[in-house]
Amino acid sequence: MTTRNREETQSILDTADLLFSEAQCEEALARMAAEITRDLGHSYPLVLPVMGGAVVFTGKLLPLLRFPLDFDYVHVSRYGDKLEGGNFSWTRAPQDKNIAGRDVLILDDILDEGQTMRVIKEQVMAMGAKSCKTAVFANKLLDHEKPITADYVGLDVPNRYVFGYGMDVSGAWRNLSAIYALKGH
Ligand SMILES: O=P(O)(O)OC[C@H]1O[C@H](OP(=O)(O)OP(=O)(O)O)[C@H](O)[C@@H]1O
Ligand SMILES: Nc1nc2[nH]cnc2c(=O)[nH]1
Repeated sequence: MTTRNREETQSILDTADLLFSEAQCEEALARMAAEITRDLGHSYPLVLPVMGGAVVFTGKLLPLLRFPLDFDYVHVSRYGDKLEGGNFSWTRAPQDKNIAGRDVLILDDILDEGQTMRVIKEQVMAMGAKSCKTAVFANKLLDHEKPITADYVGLDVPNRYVFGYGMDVSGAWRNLSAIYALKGH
């Protein structure tokens, strides 16, 4: 994690552009919860967030899913402290024994290039999942096609580096309840 002091971290937020307010995020979250409940509420899915970015989305979404489900997580990063993606660094891969025969719902904070979600969905299907749906709170609008499209999307965000609602700026500001774009990016 980059070492930055409190003032520098505060100034990242002070100079950023607010893209979606807390109220807009909560409205999007409620809509997603209704869509997921409509589609998966009668099955018994395994919910699989992608840590660490999915922490806020997951923590807010789960209590809105009022039907039986199981919970596990994967933990992978390909951005680290950088603003562009690189190699995958795995802390916890999908667990074979939990997945075979299950309807799986993968949760992530953002679908950017789509590489993270593509790889995890491929692994989940290769482990014998019955089905695999994907939900992302933010979908970054790119000018080219992605290798995967999410089944559930909260908000479309512009092609800038965004943070808040679980998304970090080199480790900081995951704790914001709104979504911002980094100045100059
Ligand atoms: O669509 P992609 O281009 O693959 O990018 C999306 C991924 O990037 C972020 O994770 P990151 O690697 O920053 O790790 P983090 O979850 O710890 O923030 C985010 O949480 C997604 O998992
Ligand atoms: N915080 C953050 N993480 C990302 N991972 C991929 N794209 C982004 C982004 O715009 N912001």
